[in-house]
Amino acid sequence: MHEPPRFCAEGPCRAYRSLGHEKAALSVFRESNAATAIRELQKDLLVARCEGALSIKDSCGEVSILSADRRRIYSALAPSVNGGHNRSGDAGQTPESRTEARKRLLAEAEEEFRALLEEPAKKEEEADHPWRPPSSPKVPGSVDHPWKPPSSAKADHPWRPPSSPKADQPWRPPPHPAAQVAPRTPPQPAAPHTPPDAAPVRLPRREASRSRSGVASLSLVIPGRRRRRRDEGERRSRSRRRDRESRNEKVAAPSGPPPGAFEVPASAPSPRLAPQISPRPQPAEPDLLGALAQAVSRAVGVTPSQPPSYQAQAYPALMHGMAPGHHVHPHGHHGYPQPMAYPYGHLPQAPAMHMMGHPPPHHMPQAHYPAYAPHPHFPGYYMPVYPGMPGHPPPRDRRDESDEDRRKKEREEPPPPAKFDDDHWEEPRERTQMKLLGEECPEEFRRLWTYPLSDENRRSFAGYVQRALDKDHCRSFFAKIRDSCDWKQPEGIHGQIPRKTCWLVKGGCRCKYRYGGLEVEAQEFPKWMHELMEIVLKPCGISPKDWPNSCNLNLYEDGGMTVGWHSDDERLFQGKFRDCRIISLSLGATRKFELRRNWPEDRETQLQRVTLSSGDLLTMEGMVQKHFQHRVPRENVKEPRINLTWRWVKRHVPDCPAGRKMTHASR
Ligand SMILES: O=C(O)CCC(=O)C(=O)O
Ligand SMILES: [Fe+2]
Repeated sequence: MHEPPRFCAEGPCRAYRSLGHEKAALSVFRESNAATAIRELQKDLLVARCEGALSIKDSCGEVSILSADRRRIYSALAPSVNGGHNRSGDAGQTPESRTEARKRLLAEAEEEFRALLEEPAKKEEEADHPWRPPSSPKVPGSVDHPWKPPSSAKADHPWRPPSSPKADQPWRPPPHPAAQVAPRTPPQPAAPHTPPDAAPVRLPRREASRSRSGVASLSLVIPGRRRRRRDEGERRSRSRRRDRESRNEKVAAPSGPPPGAFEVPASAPSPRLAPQISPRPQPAEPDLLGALAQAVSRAVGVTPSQPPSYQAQAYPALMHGMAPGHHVHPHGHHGYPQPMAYPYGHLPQAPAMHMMGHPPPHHMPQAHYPAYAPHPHFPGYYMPVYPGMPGHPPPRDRRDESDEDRRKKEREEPPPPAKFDDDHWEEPRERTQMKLLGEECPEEFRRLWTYPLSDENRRSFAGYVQRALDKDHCRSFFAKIRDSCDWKQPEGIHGQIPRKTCWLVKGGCRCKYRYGGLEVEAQEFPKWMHELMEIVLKPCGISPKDWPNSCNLNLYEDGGMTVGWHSDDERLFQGKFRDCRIISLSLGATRKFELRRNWPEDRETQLQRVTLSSGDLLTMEGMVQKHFQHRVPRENVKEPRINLTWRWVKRHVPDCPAGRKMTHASR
């Protein structure tokens, strides 16, 4: 039997290189402590300056380190699953438990790939703002919190949801206390948040949460964008060189295990990171590979009009305007190198690609991010597709979908995110020090506040102040806003949106508001905005220096105009990753506003309904944008309504001057 070369001493980076691509770190491990293995690998990948790495541990106890380079995610995934399929780790499992395990692995992989594209790169933020002190206070609940060790014992008592008002009875505000506006007192400083201790290598909490589940472990490393750009040229040329070398190697490739495949005898104590690769990958199992391919495609946002084939003939037409069947040039195309020779002989891609079918729609909310689509000519490679390019899928937003689309998407709901611990979706408020506006506001306004939604478990809250603006002001501001705003009714992916809209920002900001495939140009705050904020933000206890820097306005001309289920989870506001405040004021007609949980648990009420009348204030605070969706449904109402939602842009688009000027405090 072929004795595979051993690898112990030189460190795993060496192994990646010997596999032909230091960034395509494909290795399969049999490790007693997978979490440790992953952490070690993460460090090594960081040291090796790999761009990002994903690792998956499946329930059979195998860990696959997948390509750091997303173009190779697919080809890395397939053989790792394929290779792991027939190994001894599997032997004790019944076909059912294996199927179950794979299903879970699939779900986990899908979630993680999606999250990879959605999660803000912490390192990127740091690289872009090198002046930022490392010990800076952070918004509580941000992703930057260090990983907490999982609680080992499974909770014996399943979490019971907090009691909430009945779903079908709209929540009614309590009797309105005479709301005179008292003299303003300076707002209380927010409770200081203790920054986490600096760890030598920070791993996102995600990794831990996966390990916690004991099913699949994934982790990622995303370095700074700048460094990435700087290294790009260098990397390309290295990769081309390697490609050439590996092509030459392939000609003489033996049928045994590839160079760089390592076997650790089952009885021998496992070296710290002893990768081993199935010496002879078995033929692909089409259903599993197909499903995985679909998960990956879904995660990277591929929405092909027809299933791409091994020859990838569907894509030239889509992306380069070539006819299907166009001949692929043997030496690559537009600077994309030929795919690296696959060192293990058989490349089990074709069946998986055929099984891919039509991947479900794309889930990436940041419309300005590239999506990744299979490269037109190189199976297994992905290429970025930027907005405006053919093949770029619209981001996920339900605001303006038809009922049929909505039903379809509902069937394809993404799996829930990892919980903070067994009992909590999010880190509890007592620990994060998060304060609600209704708690933080000056004493004299506190009695005005009620919280129709208070989900401590999800750290999600909706606050309400009845008639924060009196009738006369409501009338005058309604007329002023209706007549002076440059209202747009842009075309979304489903045609013209069923309302008029306007996106106003503080001077100096040029961030467009992009959602649901549409884009609204920024207009500077008009004069009336300051007058209005002065009045309305008083009960919130927000002083002018901390005022929101943006406001989205909607004009519903009658009850037929609506906004569909959505969350305001755009990258600008970071509402999926940290506590986020949105303050909304209603003017004109009374309309219903509904909130629903994304992942309701047993006995949890799905719907929370609030009736909003002219002058009412509604807030969404904490992690509402991650765990809830909201909408203004169609109603039999003749009068128009204007709604203003104030928000804080936390992450300006790269070319926005306001982003560069952002002070530490405003983050
Ligand atoms: O009109 C409303 O009350 C809600 C508006 C909204 O959700 C939005 O602008 O994102
Ligand atoms: Fe919204």
